[in-house]
Amino acid sequence: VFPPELRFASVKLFYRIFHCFSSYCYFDITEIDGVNTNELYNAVQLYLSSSVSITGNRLSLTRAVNSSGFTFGLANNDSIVDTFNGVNVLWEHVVTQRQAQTFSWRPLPDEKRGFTLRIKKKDKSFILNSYLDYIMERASDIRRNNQDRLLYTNSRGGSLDSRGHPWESVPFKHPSTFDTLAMDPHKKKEIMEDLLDFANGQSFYHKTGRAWKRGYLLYGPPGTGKSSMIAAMANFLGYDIYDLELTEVHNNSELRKLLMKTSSKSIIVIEDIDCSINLTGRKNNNGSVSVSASRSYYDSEIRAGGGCGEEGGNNITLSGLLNFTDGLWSCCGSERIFVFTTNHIEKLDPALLRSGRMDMHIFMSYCSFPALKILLKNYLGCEACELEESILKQLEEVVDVARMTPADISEVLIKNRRKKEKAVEELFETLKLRAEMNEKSGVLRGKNVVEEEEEEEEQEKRALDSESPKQESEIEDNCKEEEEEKKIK
Ligand SMILES: Nc1ncnc2c1ncn2[C@@H]1O[C@H](COP(=O)(O)OP(=O)(O)OP(=O)(O)O)[C@@H](O)[C@H]1O
Ligand SMILES: [Mg+2]
Repeated sequence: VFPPELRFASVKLFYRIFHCFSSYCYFDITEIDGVNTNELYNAVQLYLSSSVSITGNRLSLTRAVNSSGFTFGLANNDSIVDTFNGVNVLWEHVVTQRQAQTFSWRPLPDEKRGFTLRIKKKDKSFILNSYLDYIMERASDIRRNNQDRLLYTNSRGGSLDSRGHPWESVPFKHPSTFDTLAMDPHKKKEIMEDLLDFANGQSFYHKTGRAWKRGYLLYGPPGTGKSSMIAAMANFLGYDIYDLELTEVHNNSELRKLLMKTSSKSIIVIEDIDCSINLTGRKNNNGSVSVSASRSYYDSEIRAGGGCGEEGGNNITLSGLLNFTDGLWSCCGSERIFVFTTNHIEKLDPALLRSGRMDMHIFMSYCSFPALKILLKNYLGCEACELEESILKQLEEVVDVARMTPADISEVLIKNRRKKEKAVEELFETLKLRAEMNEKSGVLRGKNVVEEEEEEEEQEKRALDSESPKQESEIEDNCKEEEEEKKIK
């Protein structure tokens, strides 16, 4: 009846009149709120997908790549009734095609999605006060109990996908737990208690005026379980992991954007931070505080892989990284854990290590006797008490001096896992050989790890700088030692 130009206005007028007399009110919960993802949308989706609350006849059924389970959802433009404390509400999943001419700085998804909540006007305050909070809580419980944590990566650099996300995710299925982690049980207990205190400490953090976040620095030689510890933390708390590849981030604002797009209840990880960027030189040539790409390891990667370095525009500054971990922007979400790992703690800037940024420094050491007992139990299925006391004593005597990493020890055990006696015997022989070698080479003569590593580096430099006969012989000695080590392995 109406001419096209009046059609839109008349429909709007009709709805206005209709809503005035209707006893219902409506709330639109869109997937994307301006530029940000709407957390409430995700929570509602999860809440409705839990099989208990789903009673609809038409459901969407999905299974993500590598996921272990199916996910139910409301089919497009379908609706469902939910009951909360005796109050009925209606949820509708509204999916419409985005208009082609919509202008945006970044690509938007083809579809506009959202949920519409219909409630009675008289229930409005009750629903707004309690129901939505209940949904948020239920959704986080469902996520926590869900086996599939997510592992996010920023391998695309800072560029956004069609939904405005800079992160790509895959289901996180690392089986490492605190039970499988070989380390001193007291230290393990301390870390677990600290994590629980953090997860349950919302009111404490609020009361003390601190951002609800905590930083852990895991340091130690390669193969001592730093990455395994991160996986164990995520599995213990049920958190997602954001594995931040710093070398892919071009500048501080990109770093900030990545941080803004992380969700709460997550662990933000920067592995091998000393290799990603050089944190030793706080001042560069022009005097500004900046972090340049590390010469030795990283530059070679830039050339090989065409990543971003100084030449490729990697301008993350130390202050950017410091703000990322404990600055105004670091608290733009809540309940987040920062974990940095490094093999060389001495290379890190003290500002990065201070409490508030890295609250707990955890040294992942070579395998100790208590850790060895855990490995024996996990790999061979035998408790320490099942082994002969004399063998246990022998193992205890050599394990500290041998300075083998849990990774090396587990390799010996994996090889012989079907024959317990042989495995223990071979392990003892390996430990003994290593211990003898260490004693011979003076590794244990009162030197700490840092001194040793500095000495090693110094030696390497000298060997490279000049080719004096004395240093050649040193190199030969090193080669012999390496060969011996290889044989033992
Ligand atoms: N403390 C440990 N407990 C149990 N397994 C361990 C432990 N440390 C190492 N491993 C085993 O050794 C392998 C390497 O461990 P992981 O990757 O956690 O070491 P890392 O300290 O992160 O090494 P890097 O410094 O090279 O990254 C894993 O497969 C893991 O199973
Ligand atoms: Mg690692």
